[in-house]
Amino acid sequence: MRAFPAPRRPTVNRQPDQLFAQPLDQVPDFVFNEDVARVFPDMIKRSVPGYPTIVENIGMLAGQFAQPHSVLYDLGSSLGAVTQALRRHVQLEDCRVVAVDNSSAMVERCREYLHAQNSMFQELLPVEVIEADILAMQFQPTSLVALNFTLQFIEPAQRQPLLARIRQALLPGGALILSEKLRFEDDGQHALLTNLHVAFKRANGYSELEIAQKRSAIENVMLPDSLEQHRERLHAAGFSKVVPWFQCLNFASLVALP
Ligand SMILES: C[S@@+](CC[C@H](N)C(=O)[O-])C[C@H]1O[C@@H](n2cnc3c(N)ncnc32)[C@H](O)[C@@H]1O
Ligand SMILES: O=C(O)C(=O)C[C@]1(C(=O)O)C=C[C@@H](O)C=C1
Repeated sequence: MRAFPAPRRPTVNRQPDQLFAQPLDQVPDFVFNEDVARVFPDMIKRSVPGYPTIVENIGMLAGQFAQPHSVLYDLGSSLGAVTQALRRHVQLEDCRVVAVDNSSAMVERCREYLHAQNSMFQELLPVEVIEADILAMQFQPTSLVALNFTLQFIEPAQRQPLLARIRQALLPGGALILSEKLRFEDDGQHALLTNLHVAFKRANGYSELEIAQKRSAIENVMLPDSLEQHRERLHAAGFSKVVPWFQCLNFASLVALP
């Protein structure tokens, strides 16, 4: 029998997230490195309640706001799940998707996933995957920007300037879709939804150790805001309307209009 060379890595990733399964002497800060990129589809699905629904519906929402002759941005694209949804839902003349991430491990794998999508479907929007810091890049005129669980990783002082630059690039009739983990100003509400999120992770097979070590890893690098803070900041950045369209436990997604 002829032996075919093994592919360098499977295009469709089914590797389970076991990054925090063994006790660590010291839990390092969470980074989007190769280890995380390898297990990311499993990690995010088991960690973010409603993630598949949010991603698919960002595609549907984009269908309502996207305009011909414009760019659609997926900022903090990781493996390009949102980019793929945008390409499944939007078919417009002279439109393209620009996916941006500053993790080289994510960008490399994102390109492989999109290559696989290209080979499975025809007439998809063209896509460009850029390795860059979204805080340092210049945005082109855009009808749709997705920040899907990215803003929470941006240094708090940089969040409003970033949103203001996105607002300035947005065309009339366009939209920003912002998904985030939420903090709650009412202590009782915060405790309830945080405990339910832990129950969600447990139900998805994470052990108490994995949950605790992941919490230590992200607590200094991922700083969630409250819905009230998001509203205020988006208005201060120049958005005229902010509408939550999805919430599952302590994770939500908003549409912000210019
Ligand atoms: C939670 S993940 C986003 C998930 C992804 N949007 C999805 O829907 O699957 C956050 C991503 O933001 C990226 N990121 C964080 N800060 C960034 C920055 N300043 N510039 C570009 N990407 C950034 C990280 O590398 C990571 O891939
Ligand atoms: O809050 C948590 O415990 C999470 O794991 C959430 C979260 C996120 O919201 O982006 C954090 C890091 C990983 O990227 C995947 C999920």
